[in-house]
Amino acid sequence: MTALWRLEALGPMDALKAANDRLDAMDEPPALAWSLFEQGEPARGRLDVLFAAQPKIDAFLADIGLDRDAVDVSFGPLPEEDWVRLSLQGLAPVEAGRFVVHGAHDADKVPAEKTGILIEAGPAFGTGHHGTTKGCLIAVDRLAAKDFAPHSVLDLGCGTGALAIAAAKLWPEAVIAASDIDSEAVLETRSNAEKNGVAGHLDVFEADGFESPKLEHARFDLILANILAGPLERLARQLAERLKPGGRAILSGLLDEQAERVATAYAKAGLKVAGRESFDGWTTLVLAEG
Ligand SMILES: C[S@@+](CC[C@H](N)C(=O)[O-])C[C@H]1O[C@@H](n2cnc3c(N)ncnc32)[C@H](O)[C@@H]1O
Repeated sequence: MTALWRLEALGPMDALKAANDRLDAMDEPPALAWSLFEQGEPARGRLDVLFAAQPKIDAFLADIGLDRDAVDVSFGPLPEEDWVRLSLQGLAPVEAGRFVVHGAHDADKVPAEKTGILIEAGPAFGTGHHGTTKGCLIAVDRLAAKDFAPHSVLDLGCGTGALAIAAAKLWPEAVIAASDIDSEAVLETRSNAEKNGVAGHLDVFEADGFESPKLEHARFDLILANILAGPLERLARQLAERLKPGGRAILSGLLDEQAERVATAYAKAGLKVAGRESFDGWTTLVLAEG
């Protein structure tokens, strides 16, 4: 058993991003693992850092260029756990509509009538435990139940690839593109697609929004975008332009109270709300041409 120490810093996204970049650039980082999350508006973030032994916090913050006055820092030991056992065990399977997202050790727990999506817990987002991934999977399942059968699908912000893999399993004839701004997520989606036997159906590539030659002129029957309210609002016009007539967009990453604002931005781009889900305070919107 190893005691781990955890530091959580909340504050402006640009300051935390610079700290995260410094950690990434270190040859011998003092931390065991770290991840950066964007939260709410305006762009605020959370940097989560794990240490194998108790660090000197002020020295660590100075090393990564974080000013204590600019961020809220909380720090303390994590409860003692058998981390090796936990990591081997992975995350508990999650059911979402006809899908069960599970780790390698739980493949036998997927009921015969369900569709398993094998995702190993890793650095990218999307194990199915989050209300946004769950909302998207359920929205995808509902579309399929209504005989919606897209020929082309885009998973923008694919993370682990859970949504693209779900689409590939539901619609094996469809051509599926999966993109992410984060190169690690691209690698994870490729690896997960391989493990799920759908690698041949997916074109996975790095892109910030629609900034890619692969997305410039492409049009899709279904666009899945589980990113955040701010980027989704900014991408409204471009996303609407890339939807084929009769197509659907599934948007998530919106706190419930942000949903109307995002719906209004998409209404201006010609898409209306055709369905919605909400889990754990996160809304998923299904949009169609208005
Ligand atoms: C909330 S996760 C969603 C992952 C997965 N699609 C799911 O539903 O579980 C958001 C993902 O979007 C990516 N992302 C954020 N902004 C992006 C952008 N402007 N363009 C492409 N990907 C972006 C992040 O790197 C992250 O992997």
